[in-house]
Amino acid sequence: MAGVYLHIPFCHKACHYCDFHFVTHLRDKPELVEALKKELELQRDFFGSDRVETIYFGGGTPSLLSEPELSQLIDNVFEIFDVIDDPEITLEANPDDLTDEKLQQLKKAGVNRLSIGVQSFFDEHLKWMNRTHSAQEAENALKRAQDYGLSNITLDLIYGLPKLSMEQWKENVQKTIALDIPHISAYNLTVEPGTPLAYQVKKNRVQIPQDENVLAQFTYLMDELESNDYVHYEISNFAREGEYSKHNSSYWLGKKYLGVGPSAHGYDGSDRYFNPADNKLYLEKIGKRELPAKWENTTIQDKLNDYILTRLRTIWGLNSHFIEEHFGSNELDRILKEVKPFLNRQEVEHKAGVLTLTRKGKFIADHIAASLFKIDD
Ligand SMILES: C[S@+](CC[C@H](N)C(=O)[O-])C[C@H]1O[C@@H](n2cnc3c(N)ncnc32)[C@H](O)[C@@H]1O
Ligand SMILES: C[S@@+](CC[C@H](N)C(=O)[O-])C[C@H]1O[C@@H](n2cnc3c(N)ncnc32)[C@H](O)[C@@H]1O
Ligand code: SF4
Repeated sequence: MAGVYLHIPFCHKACHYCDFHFVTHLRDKPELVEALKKELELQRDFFGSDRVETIYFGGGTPSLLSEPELSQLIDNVFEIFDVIDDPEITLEANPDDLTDEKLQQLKKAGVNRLSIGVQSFFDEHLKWMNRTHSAQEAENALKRAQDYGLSNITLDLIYGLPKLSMEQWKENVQKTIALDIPHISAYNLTVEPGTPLAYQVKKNRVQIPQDENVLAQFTYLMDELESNDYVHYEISNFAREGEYSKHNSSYWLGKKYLGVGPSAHGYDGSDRYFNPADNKLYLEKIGKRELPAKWENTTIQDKLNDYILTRLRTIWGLNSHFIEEHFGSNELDRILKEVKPFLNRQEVEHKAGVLTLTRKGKFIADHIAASLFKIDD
């Protein structure tokens, strides 16, 4: 299994909390699309004999691509790589871009999964975030997409917002369930350095809610989604059976993926590379037919810690057999010893050689992962 990620670094305007890579002018868009094609060509041999099973357009705002741009990029992936017959093709969309015409174009181009950035069904939150759409527009877009047969939808929600009351959060969750959305990503608001939100927090203009309120929202989310047949398969991701994101799951399961575009990262099954988060630099490099990728210099210890951090957050958990095979029996013994207090407190479960987080453990996932890390010898 292998995936291709294409980063589309453009947005209509900047959301106050966001530190993903994007610019708010579109003048380089045609040139960037050409560069993505060139980068795909330069990476022709990346997968060896592996077949591509997922294609993911992320950003930024990929719904800003025109129909010819999107179709061309999808065709490029099919021409350059060995792609399976019915790959998962996800495109992230802002609700205000999803007009009837756009939905038709997306379907025609072959997109079969939409990731829609709803964030909240309340206008006051959307305004506070500096989003470009209203709650009603988001709801209409979701229904329109379903009417077009694009029902394989994942919706992004954010909790832990300063002005999000428990009652409002309950409504957001209930509305999502009522709309019959098969996949939900719900993120706890993080204050990313350098964002307008970070500035507002620093100036005391915004108060981040207390941990206990955020935990109450997370608990409600888990309770309601689980009792409505969603599987909590990664700390921020819930899906109906068989509707897991194949592309994102491949990240968590350590599969190969190629990332193209500024700020994209990729993984060759052993090491990870990062492209510069800078459109100009990226275009210059690709213009010279050079790959802009910087490969990470990871030690075996980094790899183990990375495995712990990503896998513990998923339903697949830490696999003893895998740890022993890749990192040695000493490491497995060390982890099994370090995990004991968490097992005793029922924060971690150990079944059939796999360690997974319990409900209690999910509240302190990062703390547990850090406690199991291998620290410098
Ligand atoms: C964290 S959101 C998850 C989206 C959605 N909830 C879903 O499950 O499909 C995805 C974002 O992560 C970033 N991302 C994902 N894969 C990436 C990659 N290979 N390189 C760079 N950024 C990536 C992009 O900014 C993308 O918009
Ligand atoms: C890169 S965006 C992609 C989708 C698209 N541009 C949009 O906003 O609808 C990926 C998602 O990450 C989440 N996200 C971004 N920054 C965040 C933050 N600081 N805290 C929590 N969630 C965040 C949002 O839910 C957002 O939809
Ligand atoms: S959340 Fe999405 S739309 Fe908003 S700035 Fe980030 S990438 Fe752009």
